[in-house]
Amino acid sequence: MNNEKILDAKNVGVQFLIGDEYLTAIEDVSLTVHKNEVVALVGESGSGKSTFATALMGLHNPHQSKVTGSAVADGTELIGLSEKNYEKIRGKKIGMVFQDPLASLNPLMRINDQIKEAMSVHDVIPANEQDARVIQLLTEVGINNPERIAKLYPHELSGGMRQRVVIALAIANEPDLIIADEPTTALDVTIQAQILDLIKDIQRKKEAGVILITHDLGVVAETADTVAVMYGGQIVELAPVVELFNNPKHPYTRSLLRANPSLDTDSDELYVIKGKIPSLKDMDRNRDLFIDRVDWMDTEKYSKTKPELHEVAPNHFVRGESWKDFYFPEDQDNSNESENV
Ligand SMILES: Nc1ncnc2c1ncn2[C@@H]1O[C@H](COP(=O)(O)OP(=O)(O)OP(=O)(O)O)[C@@H](O)[C@H]1O
Repeated sequence: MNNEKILDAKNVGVQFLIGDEYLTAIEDVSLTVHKNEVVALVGESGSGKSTFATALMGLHNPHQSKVTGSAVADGTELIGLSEKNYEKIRGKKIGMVFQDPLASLNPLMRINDQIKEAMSVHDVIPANEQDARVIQLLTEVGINNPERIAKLYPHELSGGMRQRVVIALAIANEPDLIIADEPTTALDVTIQAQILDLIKDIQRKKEAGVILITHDLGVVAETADTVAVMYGGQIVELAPVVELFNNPKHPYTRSLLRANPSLDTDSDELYVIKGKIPSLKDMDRNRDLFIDRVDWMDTEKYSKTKPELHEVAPNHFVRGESWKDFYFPEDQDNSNESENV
């Protein structure tokens, strides 16, 4: 990672028109991505990860949603950009890899033509170099016999091969930022690791910034430099990956770690969370959204104020007065143990 900012998002909010009212899906999402940095966005389904990514890409229907805040990529403010100007950004400054490779590819076009079309939109690669560039890209994403594959249609490829093609499309114009939204979820387990390795490999070679959306903390541990944990449309914890795994402050982060036995083998009743994430309509955004799900917290004392992010260690932020200074009982136990040694 270096200090050059590829993306600087501040207080991004998205509201969707549902029935006759606008409901907040994400709010106050601030995130910086540097050159050569992988930032993982994690959280359960409905926490707002994709809504944030699609807001950056300008993919929300302006008649059905309101997008607020600021997101600057390479000197361009993305929020509020016209569709015409967005077309110059998508695929050129920002490449995107979605969960389902088949949905990202045109079933009626050969691979060669799809990648060339993506290049033609942006005039980055001259027409007479595009055929060679297609072969080079397919080689870069680990496809053997690229000349043959370039002539095929998407349905003639396996899921893993298709996702490699989608990655080739995403990097065709050498974007500085790649957004990968659950890029391996739809693939066989054996292929998932290969695709992640590929994304990481390409990110290093291109020194790109990557936003990796995933619900899999194993993927985060292996791939990310920085982790943003989302709950109820807010970032509730943000930290460098090692810090987050070693010193999680928010009980939601702890519960995610607990839910992944390969990462954390201690079992502790404290982190069994009750209930489920409220619907957008039922969220009271003037109080801590998570507190009601934790039996042992003094909700009366802490739930009154709208929670803000607090820096609890260098570059480690946690949302909410209640969690900022909270000393988890297990930490107490551990510290006693270490004192006794
Ligand atoms: N187009 C839409 N119209 C109305 N509500 C939406 C729309 N898109 C998302 N939402 C709502 O916004 C909230 C955040 O959803 P989002 O898809 O961003 O979550 P996510 O964390 O990406 O989940 P998943 O992992 O399932 O993709 C959810 O409550 C969802 O129902």
